[in-house]
Amino acid sequence: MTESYDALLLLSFGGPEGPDDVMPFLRNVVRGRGVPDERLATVAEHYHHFGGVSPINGQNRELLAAIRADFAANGLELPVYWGNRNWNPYLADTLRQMREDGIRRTLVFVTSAYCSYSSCQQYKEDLAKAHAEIGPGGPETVVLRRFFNHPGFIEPHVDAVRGAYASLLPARRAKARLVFTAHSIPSRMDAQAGPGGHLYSRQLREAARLVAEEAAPNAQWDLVWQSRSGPPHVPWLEPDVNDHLQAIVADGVTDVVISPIGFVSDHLEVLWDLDNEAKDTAYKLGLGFARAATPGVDRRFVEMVRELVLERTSGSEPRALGTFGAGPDACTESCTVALLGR
Ligand SMILES: CC1=C(CCC(=O)O)c2cc3nc(cc4[nH]c(cc5[nH]c(cc1n2)c(C)c5CCC(=O)O)c(CCC(=O)O)c4C)C(CCC(=O)O)=C3C
Ligand SMILES: [Fe+2]
Repeated sequence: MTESYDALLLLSFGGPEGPDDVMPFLRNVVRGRGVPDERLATVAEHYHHFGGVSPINGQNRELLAAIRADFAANGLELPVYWGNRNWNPYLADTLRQMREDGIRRTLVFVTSAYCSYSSCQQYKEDLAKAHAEIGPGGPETVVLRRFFNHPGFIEPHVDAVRGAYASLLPARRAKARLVFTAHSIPSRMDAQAGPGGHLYSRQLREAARLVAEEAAPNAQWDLVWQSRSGPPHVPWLEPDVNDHLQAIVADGVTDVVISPIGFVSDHLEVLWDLDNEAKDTAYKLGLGFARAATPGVDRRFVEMVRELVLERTSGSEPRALGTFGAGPDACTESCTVALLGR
């Protein structure tokens, strides 16, 4: 089956680009979500630590440039646009621009590999809201499939884990524990993710397994969570990475490799919650620590975007590693129910 599109839209989270942007950005993120002010103040400090500038926009600009270059080098004549959920360039402004440029139908690459309300369904709602905001005539938007088990996502993580192992003291490498981390979400959101539920944590475990088996087949590995938000009485996925580091030290582990398998690039959660907080925890525990890189603009990750487009436009064979198969185009309607009762 082939379909015809006249653009690709890179859809991402967005982040502040200076100190004055931080609070308005955070209010955009948590609108109507019951995140306590205390938590916001803490996260604002994390951003201020980096001059109020999130790394995410720069990373998306690089990704945008890399995708354009890759398309051009491979004769794919498709203009590439960029819009965000929470900050400039806002999705609605991008859709308006696309309408002005005469774009009728666009594919959408969301910078998030897994199924859950926050990482998939909410982006679809953002598209619907942006369309409602700009009125009729905007481009029809079709979201590309989840890519957590695509070789273009897994292979860069594999190399990164190998690289992180290589940075540990040679005598201690063999026994280092491999710890994968992903953004925690409310347990209820995970329970309601995808057909059958828990698709977010199941996809993460599958991606972690694929990376572990390839990069460190003899290592013991765990999947844990980071960057918890929300009110304290609401259960989120656990254990937290910092608690987990304590637990493995009590178990006699001397070194850890942390792979942020839940992330496509070095977001603030990676730079602050891992390179700062978790690293600090490891230091205090006397634990050797190495953080593996994220895909960023790895050539294979960029080529994956082109592959996902070609699956739709040329009917080329979808690629996927492991047992889950090439995912559904989106997580299906069932992630919508996570909206209720959060
Ligand atoms: C699953 C998931 C991803 C991965 C998928 C994806 O990549 O999309 C993700 C990504 C990101 N989350 C980000 C930032 C924030 N997330 C927050 C809050 C929340 N995240 C949640 C989940 C996720 N978030 C949830 C359930 C909340 C609670 C509020 C709500 O239900 O919406 C808050 C509010 C303050 C706080 O409490 O932390 C901030 C500032 C940034 C930008 C970082 C940068 O600037 O580099 C990125 C890429
Ligand atoms: Fe988040």
